[in-house]
Amino acid sequence: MSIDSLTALVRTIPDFPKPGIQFRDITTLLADGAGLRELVDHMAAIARPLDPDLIVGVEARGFILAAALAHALGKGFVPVRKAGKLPGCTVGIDYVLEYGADRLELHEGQVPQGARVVLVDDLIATGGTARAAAQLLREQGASVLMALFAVDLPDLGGRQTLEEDGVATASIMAFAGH
Ligand SMILES: O=P(O)(O)OC[C@H]1O[C@H](OP(=O)(O)OP(=O)(O)O)[C@H](O)[C@@H]1O
Ligand SMILES: Nc1ncnc2[nH]cnc12
Repeated sequence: MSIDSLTALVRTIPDFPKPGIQFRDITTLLADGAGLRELVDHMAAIARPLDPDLIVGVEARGFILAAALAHALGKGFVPVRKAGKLPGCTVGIDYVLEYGADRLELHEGQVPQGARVVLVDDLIATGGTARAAAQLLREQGASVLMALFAVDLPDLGGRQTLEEDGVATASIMAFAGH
């Protein structure tokens, strides 16, 4: 399956969750068995040579692809969650989103000092979420080998911001506009 065919499986819903946002909905791709496999295969081909210790995924949509990737590579999966969801002792960071503000948390000690991690999310828009997650991981002493996304919205500049922070990035698909 070509990247164009994969991209065609992503549905665009205008004005969700608020006017002016073109919501790139990956649930249509996830529901397609061949598409899901192809997407995870592409992500695995990028992440495998980096030989990460752990795959870290961001709530909620990031969990789906991060867990699939971790399984494909035979590595562990660690969740970064929105505030108040993790039951154990947490470390956290506040961040700003394209349409709101939030806080990300990680179970203390779950990403060991010196761990080599690949950070995964379904989509990068402004990059606020991924930047915050990468900063949180670095504060734990982890090395963020790459931030890997299924979808990039390049016009919002998120990947560029991450790269300026010294975080390598990759994405499988890209959509122009918001
Ligand atoms: O690059 P940014 O501007 O930070 O936006 C990207 C983030 O926004 C979406 O998550 P959202 O916070 O909507 O949460 P969800 O995955 O729980 O739906 C998406 O899954 C990314 O995590
Ligand atoms: N345009 C968009 N589509 C889907 N998820 C998003 N998260 C932030 N911006 C988004």
